[in-house]
Amino acid sequence: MNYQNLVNGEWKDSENTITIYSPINGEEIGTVPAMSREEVDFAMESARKALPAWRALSAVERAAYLNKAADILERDKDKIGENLAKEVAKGIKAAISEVVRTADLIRYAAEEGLRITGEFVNGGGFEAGSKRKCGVVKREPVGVVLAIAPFNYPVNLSASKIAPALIGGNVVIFKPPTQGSISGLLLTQVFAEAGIPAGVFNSVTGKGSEIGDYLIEHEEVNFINFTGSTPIGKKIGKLAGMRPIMLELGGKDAGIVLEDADLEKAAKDIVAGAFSYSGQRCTAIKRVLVMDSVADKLADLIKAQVEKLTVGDPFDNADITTVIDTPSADFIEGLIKDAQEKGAKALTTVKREKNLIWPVVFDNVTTDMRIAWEEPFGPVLPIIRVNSVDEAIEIANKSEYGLQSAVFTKNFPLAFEIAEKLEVGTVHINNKTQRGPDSFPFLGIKGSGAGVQGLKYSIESMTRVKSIVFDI
Ligand SMILES: NC(=O)C1=CN([C@@H]2O[C@H](COP(=O)(O)OP(=O)(O)OC[C@H]3O[C@@H](n4cnc5c(N)ncnc54)[C@H](OP(=O)(O)O)[C@@H]3O)[C@@H](O)[C@H]2O)C=CC1
Ligand SMILES: O=C(O)[C@H](O)COP(=O)(O)O
Repeated sequence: MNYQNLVNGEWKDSENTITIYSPINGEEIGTVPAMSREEVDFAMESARKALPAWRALSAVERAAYLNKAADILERDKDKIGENLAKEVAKGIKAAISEVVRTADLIRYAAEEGLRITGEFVNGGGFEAGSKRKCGVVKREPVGVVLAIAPFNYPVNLSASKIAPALIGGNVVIFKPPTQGSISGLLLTQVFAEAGIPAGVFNSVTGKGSEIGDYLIEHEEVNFINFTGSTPIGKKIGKLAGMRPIMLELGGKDAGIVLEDADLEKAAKDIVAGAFSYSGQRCTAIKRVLVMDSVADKLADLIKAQVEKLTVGDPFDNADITTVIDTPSADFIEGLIKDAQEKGAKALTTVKREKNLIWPVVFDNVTTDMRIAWEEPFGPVLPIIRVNSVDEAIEIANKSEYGLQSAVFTKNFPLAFEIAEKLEVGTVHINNKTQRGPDSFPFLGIKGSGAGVQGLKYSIESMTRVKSIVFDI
């Protein structure tokens, strides 16, 4: 099937197309347009023209469109989930859950948008002479939001930008990941069926390497909301100039396990956190830092859990499925080989068939190995043994990334102390690292991002304060 872009309320082809194949078996799924610069310009102009009428609507009116889109998405969860599973090799159950989670997220964004009310400020607080001043502080849309999503959640991480942008009164240019763009266009179809006015929501497909910079630098764009890899995020930061941005980038989340932890629970959480969707999550646990005294026991428990993981077809709900493409599989294999060469002990079978990589746990990983620092975005988990809490914190913080960490211990005051010292956006106590609940703030520091997501925070980020001051 040939999928089209929604631009100014119409479905449009482009002269060139990109064929999308399934990473599972190479099956052709469909084609998407490779938009030209002129077509991008037209989408931007359409968005700009649609802005005044959209922002003039009440939040309740905008919420009605979002709620309708959520209902349609939920109605179509099986169809969209099946495509998603095929397009990015995600287990079918998880793919359908992604769609349902997205419908919930859109509804919550609509509701949260109703609560953005602004405030009234009285004069006389800073200087006596301002007593007769008062200010109405309201929130206004930033304008045209460019939403760019990654392959691993092509529906959810698209909607988590689009819904808060729209409810805040912004118009959207949505660039889905190329591998994941059919899923993105199915989401676009949902908003079109919900009756979103022409120009308010526009999709633009094309390879990031070809149109990415053009989109980022486009003068019509007022806000860039990006999730993806750290190198592209850094580039966006440079190209954005004075425009506000939100970046959610890579991670190297640590699971820190102390001596008094419930090791069985820690092992289960770590394995679920590290290997779901074959480790292709920014919030996956990507290294274990364990106290040496309990490391043997934890390693055994982790190994036992990993041996239970199934490997194979997303439509059989295998835990481990083929990674997104061959360059990713090669990169992951490079990290595995480096660890093997430098003496790490593989606790599970090291095996690769095409782009299917069996889950690997390495024990005795040392800080000279690449796997100690680099993000595999694949099913590889290093265990690093440490001798003290301070050493665990030091290694955790040496990472270029700062997304999340997990601390496993029964000592809550100590957990709090460690959490305060970790240079990350979120610390989970006795649970795996994860983005949700979607109403919570979600952010990365250092190389993991800029700005804060989470539905309320996303709306706040994509609206700005305007003060209207009266002298009475
Ligand atoms: N912190 C977080 O919340 C998350 C972070 N990530 C991170 O994302 C990475 C994996 O996702 P992946 O999709 O491979 O990431 P990429 O950075 O390769 O791509 C992300 C998006 O950026 C687009 N893009 C590529 N080049 C440019 C450019 N020059 N300008 C603008 N956009 C561009 C891509 O388009 P195209 O597909 O056409 O190349 C895609 O839509 C991992 O590092 C992971 O940690 C992923 C999910 C969540
Ligand atoms: O892309 C990612 O990895 C997500 O932002 C993480 O979401 P999750 O923790 O809900 O899987």
